[in-house]
Amino acid sequence: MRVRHKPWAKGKLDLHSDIVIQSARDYNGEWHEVFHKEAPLHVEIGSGKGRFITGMAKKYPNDNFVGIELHESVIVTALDKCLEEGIENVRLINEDARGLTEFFAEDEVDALYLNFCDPWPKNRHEKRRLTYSAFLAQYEYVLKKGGVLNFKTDNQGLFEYSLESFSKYGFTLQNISLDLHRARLKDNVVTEYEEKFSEKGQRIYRCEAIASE
Ligand SMILES: C[S@@+](CC[C@H](N)C(=O)[O-])C[C@H]1O[C@@H](n2cnc3c(N)ncnc32)[C@H](O)[C@@H]1O
Repeated sequence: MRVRHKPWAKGKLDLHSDIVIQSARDYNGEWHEVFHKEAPLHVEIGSGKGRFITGMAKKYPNDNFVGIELHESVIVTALDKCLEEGIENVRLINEDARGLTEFFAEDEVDALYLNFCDPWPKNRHEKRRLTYSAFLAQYEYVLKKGGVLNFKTDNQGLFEYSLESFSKYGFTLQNISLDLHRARLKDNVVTEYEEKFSEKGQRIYRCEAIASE
């Protein structure tokens, strides 16, 4: 992904600390306080420019949504979407998702979303893939029992690797699609990368992995 340097982004994120949560660790186990309401908690990892998380938040206005994104120059666009559209049920964390179990308590999250994460195709980079077992351990920890990890990618190699990784780890797989857009799922909220890839005629792969009971 090309990341443009935006020197002003940090200042803007700091200015809107009611949406871009600066001290995510302080809310571990207490995210309902940030939203001022008890509601199902959805978390997207690598939320990029925020089209998915804001789209979901509009679709499910009674639920709470958190997007985690590493790059400030990208997450600032997600912040703009929240501000421009007056979305009140989204919070953003500008940090590395490796800190997931520091941000959220055991069994705190109802659903996780991993959309078009980097495939890291070289074998020696396996540990960087967000579906590598060390990440799955974190997902299982924060997800409620029976909670769902929703995964989408355009990359066949990453999809095959991830199905095996989920299954080896003990997640139960369901709703596997090898061509999501052909299936025309009415509930699908399209991400920025998803639109780009599907316009190029690439297939979109999707599955749900359920945390063990
Ligand atoms: C290929 S983009 C996909 C963006 C968006 N999910 C979409 O589908 O349009 C992957 C995003 O994940 C972010 N990312 C990668 N590794 C991350 C990590 N460890 N923690 C947080 N964000 C990460 C990148 O900065 C990038 O914005």
